[in-house]
Amino acid sequence: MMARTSTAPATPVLSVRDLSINFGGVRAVQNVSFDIASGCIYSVIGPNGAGKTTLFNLITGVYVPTAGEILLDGQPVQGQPPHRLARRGVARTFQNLQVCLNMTALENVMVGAHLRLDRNVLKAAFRWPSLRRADQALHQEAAELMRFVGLEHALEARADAMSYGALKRLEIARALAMKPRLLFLDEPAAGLNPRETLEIDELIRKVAVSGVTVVLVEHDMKMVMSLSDRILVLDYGKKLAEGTAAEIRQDPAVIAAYLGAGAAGETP
Ligand SMILES: Nc1ncnc2c1ncn2[C@@H]1O[C@H](COP(=O)(O)OP(=O)(O)OP(=O)(O)O)[C@@H](O)[C@H]1O
Repeated sequence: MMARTSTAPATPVLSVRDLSINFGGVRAVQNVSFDIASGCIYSVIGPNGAGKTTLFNLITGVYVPTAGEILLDGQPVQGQPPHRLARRGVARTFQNLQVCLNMTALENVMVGAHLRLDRNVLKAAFRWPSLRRADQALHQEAAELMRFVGLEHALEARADAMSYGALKRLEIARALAMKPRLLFLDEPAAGLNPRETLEIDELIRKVAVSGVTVVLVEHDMKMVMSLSDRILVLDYGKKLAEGTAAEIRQDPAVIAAYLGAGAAGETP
């Protein structure tokens, strides 16, 4: 994990330069630039419609930018499709769960491991019968990841019988099975109760300590403020501010646009 000092390492794991995308007349992301240091927890916050998910979709290859650059370890990757970025160590979870509900929890994580090789969940799922027989090693690996996310008791549980909080952690285990260096989490605490939110908070810290750089979109400000090494604030697609939690909390423009007077530390 990155030493938590203010001295930036030489090459950021991710650099975004003047990134923009337009959807017809909507300028969803406009000239956004930032760097993410290896091993840190980096959060993206902002009001609804600010462009946070669109930014994730750009960086993970779902959208091709209208303009700008995305550099992974200094190499331009903008426009590359998600499966290629996945092979370069970029994994993500989604705002809406993308778990195969008719499989067991463990099988879902194993599908994640196969996504290292295959383009999408569907293709991996089709190859499933032969892969299942073939791969004891992946089985072990998936079981270890289930333990890592605190689901060791649910290896054989059917996904559709698991709680929402457990499924959120299962999705993180599946993303980790892709052995990412960068993990993008889109609203991991959305819909969770306070206990489940705390569990996700602890899990995100564990992921970062294991050396995976975490990029987070989250509306739970208490969680964002306590977890993040740095925070990017978007508003109407533009970068409003970027800095440590202490800096963001006191930024007048951020307070006016998003946090509200005296509100930093709570969910807006
Ligand atoms: N595929 C698309 N086509 C057209 N407009 C889009 C598309 N995706 C996003 N937008 C628009 O881009 C803007 C940014 O949306 P985005 O979902 O990225 O915001 P967000 O910050 O993630 O919001 P939320 O916090 O509600 O998830 C919005 O005005 C949205 O309507």
